[in-house]
Amino acid sequence: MRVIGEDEIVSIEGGGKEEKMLVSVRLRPLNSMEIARNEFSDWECISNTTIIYRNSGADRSVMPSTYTVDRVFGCECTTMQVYEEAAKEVVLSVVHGVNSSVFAYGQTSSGKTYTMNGITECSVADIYDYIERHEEREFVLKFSAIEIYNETVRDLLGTDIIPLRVRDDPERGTIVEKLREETVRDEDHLKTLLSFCQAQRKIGETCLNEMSSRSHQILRLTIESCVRRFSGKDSFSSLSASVNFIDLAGSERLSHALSDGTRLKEGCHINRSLLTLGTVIRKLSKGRNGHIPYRDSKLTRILQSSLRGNARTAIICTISPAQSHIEQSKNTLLFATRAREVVTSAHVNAVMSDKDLVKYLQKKLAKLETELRHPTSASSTSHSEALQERDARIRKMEKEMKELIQQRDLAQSRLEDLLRVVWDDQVSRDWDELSQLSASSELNAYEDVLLTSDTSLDSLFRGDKCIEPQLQLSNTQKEGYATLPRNSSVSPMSKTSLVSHQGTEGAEQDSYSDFEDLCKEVQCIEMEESKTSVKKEFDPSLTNNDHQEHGSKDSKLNTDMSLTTNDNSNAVSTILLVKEEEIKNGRTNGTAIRIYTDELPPLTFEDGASYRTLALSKSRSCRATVMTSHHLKDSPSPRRPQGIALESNPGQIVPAYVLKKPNEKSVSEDNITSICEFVTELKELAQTHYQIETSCSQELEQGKDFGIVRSVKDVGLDPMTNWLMEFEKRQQEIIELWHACNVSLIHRTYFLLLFKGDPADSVYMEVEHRRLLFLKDTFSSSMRNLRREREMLCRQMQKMLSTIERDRLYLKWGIELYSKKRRMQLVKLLWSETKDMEHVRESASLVAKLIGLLQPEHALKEMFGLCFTPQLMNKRSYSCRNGLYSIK
Ligand SMILES: Nc1ncnc2c1ncn2[C@@H]1O[C@H](COP(=O)(O)OP(=O)(O)OP(=O)(O)O)[C@@H](O)[C@H]1O
Repeated sequence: MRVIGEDEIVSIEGGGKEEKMLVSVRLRPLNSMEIARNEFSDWECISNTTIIYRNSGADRSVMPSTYTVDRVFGCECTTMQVYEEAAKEVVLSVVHGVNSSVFAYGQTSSGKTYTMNGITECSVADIYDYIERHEEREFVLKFSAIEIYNETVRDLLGTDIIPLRVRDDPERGTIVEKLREETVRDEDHLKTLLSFCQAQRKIGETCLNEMSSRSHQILRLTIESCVRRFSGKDSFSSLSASVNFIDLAGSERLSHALSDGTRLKEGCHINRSLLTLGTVIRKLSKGRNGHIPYRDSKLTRILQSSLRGNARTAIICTISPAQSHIEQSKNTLLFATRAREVVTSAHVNAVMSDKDLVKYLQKKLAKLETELRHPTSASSTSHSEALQERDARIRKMEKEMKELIQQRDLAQSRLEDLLRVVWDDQVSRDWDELSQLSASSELNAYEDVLLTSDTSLDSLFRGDKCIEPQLQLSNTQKEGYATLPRNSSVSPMSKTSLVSHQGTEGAEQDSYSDFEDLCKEVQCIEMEESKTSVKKEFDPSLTNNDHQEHGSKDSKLNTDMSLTTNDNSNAVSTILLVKEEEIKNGRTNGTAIRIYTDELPPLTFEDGASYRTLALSKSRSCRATVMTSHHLKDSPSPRRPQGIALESNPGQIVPAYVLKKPNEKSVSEDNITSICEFVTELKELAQTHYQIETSCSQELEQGKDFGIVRSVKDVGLDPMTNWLMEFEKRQQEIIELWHACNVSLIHRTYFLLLFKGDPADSVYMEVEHRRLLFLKDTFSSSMRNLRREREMLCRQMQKMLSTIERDRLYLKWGIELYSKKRRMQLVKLLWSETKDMEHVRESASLVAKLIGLLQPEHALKEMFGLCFTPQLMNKRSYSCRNGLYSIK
C-alpha cells in the first residue's frame, strides 16, 4: 500500500479556484489483430507533453502533425504511471471537499476501459489509505453508478433495466431521479460494487473490439467527512464532494466498424452524444460566453458541472497507433487540445455543522442588534442608500410588470378580434372562388337540398361553426312543395350557395385543395366524413333515433314525409324546403333532401303540409368561432365533422349553410358568444397562472426574509414546479399531435423555441393543444405541405451549411456519408422521434438554423394566438405557403 504525503494532496481552501482541465494522451501498443494486418505505428512521443505523427507510409499526402497536451504516455507506460501523473491529483481533491472527474475519451478499442479500470482501482486504494491516516475525521462513502445506453439512463447497481429520468433540480443541479446510492462499508465492499457494475454494463462485439463498451459509464463516489470532535474554531468542519470516473463509449467510423442492426443504432447514439460533448468542449474552450448545448445529450447534461462548474477535471485521451485509425486518432488529439483550454472553477464544498451554524447566526444577530442600537453614520448612510436602491428596483419592476400585462391583454384582444376578422376575410374570399366556380359550371349538376331548422342547427353543425346566409323566400308551389328545376332562373346570389360538380374539374380540384387548407385553419367549417354520412343525413327513411344521433331530435319532417325520387337520374337540384306553417310560427323543423331534376318527380309528403323554396343567398357577415372545451369534452361525438360531402369526391367538403330568420339570434351569434367565452376562459387561465406565479414568488420572498423558505416547499406548495411539470406534459402532447397532424416543421420549431415554460405561455399552449386535437380528429392528414417543406429544407441545407457542417450532421444523425439523398434522409429524420426531447430540441435547432432563425425569442408569441397553419392563398403564392408563411 502506498502512502500519500500531505503535501501530495492539493488543498483548495475557501472560494472557487479557476483552473484548466488536466489533459493527457495515452498511446496503446499495437494489438494482435493490427500486427496480423501488418499495421505499423507512425506516432512518436517526442517529449513528456508532445506527440508527433511522422507519416512514413506510402500515402504522404497527410502532413506530419504535432500535438501538445499536459502529459503524453507512450505504449511502454503503465496504467499506474498514467494514474500518478494524469489523474491522482485531481481524484484526491475529493477528500478535501472538492468535486472531481476523470474521463477516458477516444475511439473504440483505443484502451479507454483498460485505462479507466486501472485508474479507478488506484484511486480507491489511495482514498482508503488517506482515510486510514486521518482518524480525527469521520468519513462516510456513498457509491452510485449509471450507464447511458442509446440515450437512456440506467442504474448499474440495479438488475432491472428501467430507464431513469434526468431532471434539473434548482438546488442540486442536474440529477438522475430514483438513482440508487449505496453506503460503502469498506474497501472490499466498494470493490465488489465496482465489479458488479462492470458485469452489468452493456458490452458487445464489434469488428474492432471483441469487448466493446456500448454505453457511457459514470461511477460516482461521494465522500462526506467531519471532524470527530467539534474543534471550537469558527470554521467549517464538514466536507462533502464527489469524484466521477467516466468511461465513455468509443467513437467509431460506422464503415470501419462494419456495424449493422443493434450495433449500428448504438454507434449512431454513441457518435451523436460524443459529437455533442465535442461541441460543448469546443465552445467552452473559446470562453464561457454564448449558449453551450449541454442539454443536447444526456451525457453532457449529466456531466455539466464536471465540464464547466464546480469540479476539477482530468481527461485521458486514448489513441490507437494503427495506421488505419489515423483519422480517428487525429480527431481525438484535436479534442484533447481543445479540452486543454477549458477552465473549471472548483471550490471546497464545506458543510456547516449545526453547532457552527448556531454560533455563526448568534454572532450575526448580535452584530445587527448593536448596529440598530447605535447606528453609525456610515451604517445609516448605507441603509438609506440600500433602501433607495430597493425602491428604484421595485419601481422598475412595477413598470415592467405593467408593460407585460398590457402586452398580454393586447395579444388576447388581438386574438379575439383577428379570429373574427381573419375568418370573415378568408371565408369571403373562398366563397368568391366557389361562387365563380359554381357560376361557371352548369347548374344541371346535382345540387343538394338542405332543409334545416334552428333547433337542429346546433346539433347538425355541433354549434361550432357556420356561415350565416340570409333567408329569402320564393315561389310557393301549388302542391305544397317547391323545387328548383334545372335551368330555372335562380338568382346569381342564390347560385353562389350551390356547388356544382360537373366540368371545370381542374379548377374544382384547386379550389378544393385550397379549401381544405382553409378548413384546417379555422375550426369554423363543418365537414362531412363521407358520402354515406351525407346519405344518412338526407335519407328520409331514417328513424327518429338516427336523427337523434345527429342531435336532430325534433326533426319531424324527416319521419313524416315520403319522397319519391328517380335514382337513375344524375342531375339533382338543390332546394330548400321549409314547412310553411313552421316559418309562420317562427320555427322550422327540417332536413336536407336531394331531388333529381332531370325528370322532376312529384314529391309527396304524407302530412300534406306546404313547403316553400328557400333560395340561399350569400352573407358577407361570416363569423368564426373556436371550439370550446364543452364541445371537446361533453359532446357525444365532440369533434365529429359535420357538413356536406361532395358526391363526386367524398373526401372534399363544402360549407354548411345556416338558415336564419330575421330578428332571430343566429347560431353564428351564439358562436361569437362562444369565442368570447373561449377567450375569457383563456384569459382566466393565464391570469390564474400569473397569480399563482406572483403569490409563489411573494411567498418565497417572504419566506426568505423570515427564514422559512423551506416550509413553503415542505407543505408541497410549489406552483412553479407544478406548472413546469404540467408544461412538460402539455408540450409532449403537442409534439405528438404535431406529428400526427403533419404540422409544418417550421411552425413546430418556432413554437418550441418560443414557448419554453414561462407561466404566461400557458394560454398559447392551451390554444395550440385544442387546435391540434381538433385537427387530428377532424381532418385526414395531408402530407403534401410537409413534403414540400422538407424539399425546401433540403435546399436550405445546401445553401446555409458548408460541406463540413453537413458531413458532421450526417455523422451525428447516423447517415452514411456517401449514401444517396443524404440531405433528404436527414430532413426526414427531423422531428421524427416525438418522445425523445433531446431529438426534438436538436431538430428544432437545425430547422431554425436552416431557415435563418437565429433569435427565435424575437418572434412575437402573439402570432401563435392568431393563426397556425398556412393561410388560404391563391395558387400563385402556394410555394410561399409551404415555406415560412406557414409559421405566421
Ligand atoms: N495500454 C494498453 N496496453 C495493453 N493492452 C491494451 C492497452 N490499452 C488497451 N489494451 C487492450 O486493447 C483492447 C481494447 O481496449 P479497451 O476495451 O479498453 O478499448 P476501449 O477504448 O474501451 O474500446 P470500446 O470503446 O470499444 O469499449 C483490450 O483487449 C485491452 O486489453
